[in-house]
Amino acid sequence: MTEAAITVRGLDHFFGEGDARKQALFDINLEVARGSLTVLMGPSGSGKTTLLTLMGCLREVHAGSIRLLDQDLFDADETTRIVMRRRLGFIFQAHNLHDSLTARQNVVMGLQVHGRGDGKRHAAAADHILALLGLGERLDYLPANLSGGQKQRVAIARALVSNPDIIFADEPTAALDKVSGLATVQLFKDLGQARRTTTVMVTHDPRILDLADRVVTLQDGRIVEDRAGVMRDNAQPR
Ligand SMILES: Nc1ncnc2c1ncn2[C@@H]1O[C@H](COP(=O)(O)OP(=O)(O)OP(=O)(O)O)[C@@H](O)[C@H]1O
Repeated sequence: MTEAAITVRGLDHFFGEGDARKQALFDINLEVARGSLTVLMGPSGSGKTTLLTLMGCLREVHAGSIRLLDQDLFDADETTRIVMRRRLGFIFQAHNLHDSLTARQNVVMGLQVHGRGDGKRHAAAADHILALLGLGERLDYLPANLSGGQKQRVAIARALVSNPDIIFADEPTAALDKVSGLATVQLFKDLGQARRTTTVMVTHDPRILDLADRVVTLQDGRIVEDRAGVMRDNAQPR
């Protein structure tokens, strides 16, 4: 049997209180295989980001259960969630780079929050991942001197540099041209093969679908379609 990195069972989610209370997710059930690349699709407001942030320990689970890397998130205290978050990598559209830090320094920050290793090793790891993302010539550039797509790739490098077990990405390729977008998603796939890194990605980008192991479509807070992607090699157990 394929090992699951994420298991979601009977998940509901609500926003607001009293009369303003609104249900955003309805009875979500999902099992994500370790090392796989899963794409979440669906119209605006269908609940993709809500589901992604719940799975990423960024919101409290109220009803139903989420198991992440063998840890149950229901009723998990903040300390448990913080420890779990260190094993995850996040990539969001608003890349939140520090304006006063170079590309390399921004990526090194992704390691320092984990409090591991020394400065030289951090810099070498940052340089390596930036080079993989095609930014080897931009290590010492400040964000102001990088294009939108380059900034997005620095944010991707910062999320990947700590070797997360799971990557949660919200529209990671939106600011990228076709070649960089496909190269980035291919990198997620390669990490799935080499390190069994699991990726869950929200996207509206049809170019990505051929690379996905699985495509899950949400509508009005419910999963309405769950199908295998074109290439499935990553999802195989080792
Ligand atoms: N903080 C919040 N407070 C109240 N309602 C919210 C909040 N966040 C999301 N919602 C509502 O929950 C539903 C799902 O939103 P969500 O952002 O998860 O959708 P989405 O599929 O990611 O949309 P998009 O593609 O536009 O990002 C929407 O009806 C939205 O208005």
